[in-house]
Amino acid sequence: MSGESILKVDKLTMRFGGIVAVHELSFAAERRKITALIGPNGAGKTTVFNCITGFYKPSGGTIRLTHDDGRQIALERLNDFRIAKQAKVARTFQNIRLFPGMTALENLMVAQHNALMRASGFTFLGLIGVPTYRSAEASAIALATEWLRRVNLLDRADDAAGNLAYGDQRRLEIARAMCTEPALLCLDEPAAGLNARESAALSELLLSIRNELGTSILLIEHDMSVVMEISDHIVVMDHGMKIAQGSPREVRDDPKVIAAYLGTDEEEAIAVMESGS
Ligand SMILES: Nc1ncnc2c1ncn2[C@@H]1O[C@H](COP(=O)(O)OP(=O)(O)OP(=O)(O)O)[C@@H](O)[C@H]1O
Repeated sequence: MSGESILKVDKLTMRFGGIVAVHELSFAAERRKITALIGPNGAGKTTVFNCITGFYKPSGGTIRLTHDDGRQIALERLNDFRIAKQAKVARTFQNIRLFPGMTALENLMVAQHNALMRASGFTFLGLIGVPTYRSAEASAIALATEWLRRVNLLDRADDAAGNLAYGDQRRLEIARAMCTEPALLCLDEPAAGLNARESAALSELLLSIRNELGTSILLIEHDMSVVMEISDHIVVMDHGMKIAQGSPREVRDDPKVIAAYLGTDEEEAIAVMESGS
């Protein structure tokens, strides 16, 4: 990788009692690129995500996020709320966490709650009367509508999120994260449970987020067709450590990577090896 990094993880370690889930892991994610974190089950990927997004406090190491203006933020010192708000890091989860009883549009409006509250001056009078609130509300609706269009759900705006097809819910979750206008978008297995057509739509969406909006993306994914198609850089973990990194081609041809996958799940090993053929 030669470009400028948005995220630098240095010697990250996470212990749970006697278990070392992540051991002195270092890697960087480039600005306006898609970086994938892959590895067999239990390699430590989600733990890394939880450290980056403030759900866990790391046992050791540093995580630096650098904004466009050069401002650096030490993520390991902040909680999840501050990481989302100040550092502008958004994430999705392995299991979908939409508000199922709210409409698709409402889910995207809730994501903009912070901006709307700021515009209200945090007062009830602000909510009902102040023009700045009304203009912020109009902007929030415009942004939500734009994202519904981008994820092809404009005609489902008023449907409960819980009634959408699984693949639609996955894309709505990404839209919700994007409505916070993040500097870094972290996606934990966004293709899990998707069929081939839905996976292709997901790849297209993530490429458009990178290409058209320039958002940096960090991705955990088991679906090798998605990983190999869209990633600019891949970091491979096994047993809490980095065992390889590079372009999709470099990683696919790396014997250490093939051995790590062969050691655990035959289907995944075959997927890694066949992904480029
Ligand atoms: N809260 C926790 N308490 C104790 N051990 C944990 C905790 N979270 C993760 N671990 C352990 O840390 C190791 C790494 O788990 P992690 O979920 O990060 O792996 P992963 O690569 O994301 O796996 P998968 O691909 O299956 O989601 C595993 O041995 C797991 O059991």
